[in-house]
Amino acid sequence: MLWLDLGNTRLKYWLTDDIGQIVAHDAKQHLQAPAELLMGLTDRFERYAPDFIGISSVLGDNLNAKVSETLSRLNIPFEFVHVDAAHALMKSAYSDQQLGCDRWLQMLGAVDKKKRQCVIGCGTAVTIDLIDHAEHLGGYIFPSIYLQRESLFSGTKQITISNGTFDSVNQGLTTQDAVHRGILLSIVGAINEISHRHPNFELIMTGGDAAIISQHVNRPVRLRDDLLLNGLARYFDYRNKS
Ligand SMILES: Nc1ncnc2c1ncn2[C@@H]1O[C@H](COP(=O)(O)OP(=O)(O)O)[C@@H](O)[C@H]1O
Ligand SMILES: CC(C)(COP(=O)(O)O)[C@@H](O)C(=O)NCCC(=O)O
Ligand SMILES: [K+]
Repeated sequence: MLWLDLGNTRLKYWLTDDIGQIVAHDAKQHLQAPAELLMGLTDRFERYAPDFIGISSVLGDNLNAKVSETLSRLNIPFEFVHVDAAHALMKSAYSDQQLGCDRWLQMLGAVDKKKRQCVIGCGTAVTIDLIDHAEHLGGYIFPSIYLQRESLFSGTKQITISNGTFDSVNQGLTTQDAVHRGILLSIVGAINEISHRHPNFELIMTGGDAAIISQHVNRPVRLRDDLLLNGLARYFDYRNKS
């Protein structure tokens, strides 16, 4: 099987074998042109010769249509995931017309009906969702550290483009440090507050910036880079059985 995750910044793909082991994997920035990027990958995908392609996309109907057009040339069946708030593996009160597909799949990939879980996705947006024994209680959406930095660069005169690193939440003594540490604290502080309000929820983090952020969280965090893939596999596996 081939699995695709079209996020707002990167296209990720995984090729898995009959027992679900990852045989090939990559992540590439798509610069808002995922269909063009896929075009460059078609030779590779043809060689992989998967019998099915399962897709998670948060890119909207127009880009999804272009992606479909590109994938049609492969002559391999493919399908986009549709969020189902009444799914047997996890119920949600969130509007399933609105809930992001990647957010939902990450939860589906993590959900355990014996646990209380807080699933944190650290991509272009940071999402924090609470799940109580397989019931999604809702969540929060924040701009990522990079989006926050861009908004400061573009919305102020004296904060100019710089390439500092997000490595501390202590107060800064230069503009560059104050910006990077302030932004990191806004996300780390929110996670610590939410974990304080929900002390018995297991913290699970995934996505491109999970490692940077998790270091400053004051409770143990489970880092899992397989959540979305696991959610895709569970979704299609469940559908094929029912
Ligand atoms: N302006 C930027 N500069 C450097 N890296 C960035 C920038 N914007 C995004 N990234 C990186 O892109 C990655 C996006 O993570 P990912 O989980 O793939 O998100 P998405 O699913 O939204 O595409 C992160 O690792 C982040 O560090
Ligand atoms: C919240 C998101 C932007 C996260 O996307 P990502 O950072 O993975 O690119 C995406 O899941 C989305 O567009 N969601 C729709 C809004 C919602 O979940 O309510
Ligand atoms: K994502």
